[in-house]
Amino acid sequence: MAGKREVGEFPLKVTNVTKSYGSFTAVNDLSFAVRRGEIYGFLGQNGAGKTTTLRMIMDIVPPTSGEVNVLGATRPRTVKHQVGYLPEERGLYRKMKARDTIAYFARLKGVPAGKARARGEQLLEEFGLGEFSKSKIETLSKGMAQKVQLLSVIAHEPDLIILDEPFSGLDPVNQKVLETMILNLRDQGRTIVFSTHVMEHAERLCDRFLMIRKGKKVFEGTLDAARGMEQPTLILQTPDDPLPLLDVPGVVDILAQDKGRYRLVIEDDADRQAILAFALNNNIRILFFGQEERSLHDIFFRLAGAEEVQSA
Ligand SMILES: Nc1ncnc2c1ncn2[C@@H]1O[C@H](COP(=O)(O)OP(=O)(O)OP(=O)(O)O)[C@@H](O)[C@H]1O
Repeated sequence: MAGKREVGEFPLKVTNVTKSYGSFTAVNDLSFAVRRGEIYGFLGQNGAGKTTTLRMIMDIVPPTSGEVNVLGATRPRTVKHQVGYLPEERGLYRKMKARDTIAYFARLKGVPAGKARARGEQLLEEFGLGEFSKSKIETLSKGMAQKVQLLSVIAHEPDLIILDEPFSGLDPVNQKVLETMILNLRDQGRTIVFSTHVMEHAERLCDRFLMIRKGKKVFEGTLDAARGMEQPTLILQTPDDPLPLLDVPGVVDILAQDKGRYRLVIEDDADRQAILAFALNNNIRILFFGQEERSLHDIFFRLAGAEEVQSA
């Protein structure tokens, strides 16, 4: 196992990394840094370049140019044992028992045999698979096998955990279990990076996230920062015509939705009280009035270009 390195604030740094396959650029001059102890979401639609980037981080494919720094090492291969990595393609030895599978991966990462086996038992128990400890992988459901694989990734207690689409293939109950597991790992001081195209997981879990589109970064930061980039909107529900509200300073546009609901696009510093007062003074009856909290899903659609897929 490699000796301890000075990792500093960022256990993972990607600097100006590009990956080309022939004339196709899968990852294009990408830079980002993951802070110690955070949950970092890696978001992008299918084919955006998430897996390619994670494979470069894990030294499975070399970057065409640029630099990856993992736990202080510019040759990620040398610190592989200190990282837990769940690849996109899942696969376990079908004939191996669940406990032995976890122990096997822990041993590969330098954990002594006895401790590795105990860790296998303990993790299976902790995550509701205790009774399947001695079951062969081939007898487990797909979701259960995936859970075993996830436990194999964390069995050697790595500081940096990288999970490629960890939620795919899990039912909602086990997705929740995995969310809790990720939060617990963060609370223990681990750093977790996971890729997903399901915004709800990212919204609930991530301290910060990166959005990429066609291999390029379109956003890196917190959810609040992403929301701050959106023009604020108010939701108004009324049986009356709301268009006179366009006369109020700061109201930019009024978009009709369903059932008498309207979205009022406003300027950042628009006076919300003045808008409401104008409505009341002009006999626009208010059934609902409130600021819209943009979801990560909406932001993703705009930033990550998902509308292109929709209209394709
Ligand atoms: N070995 C390869 N040879 C040629 N093109 C590749 C290769 N690996 C990936 N690509 C291309 O690079 C692009 C990015 O793929 P990647 O798997 O990184 O996307 P992703 O964001 O992980 O998508 P998904 O969510 O579908 O897994 C895709 O267009 C893919 O076809």
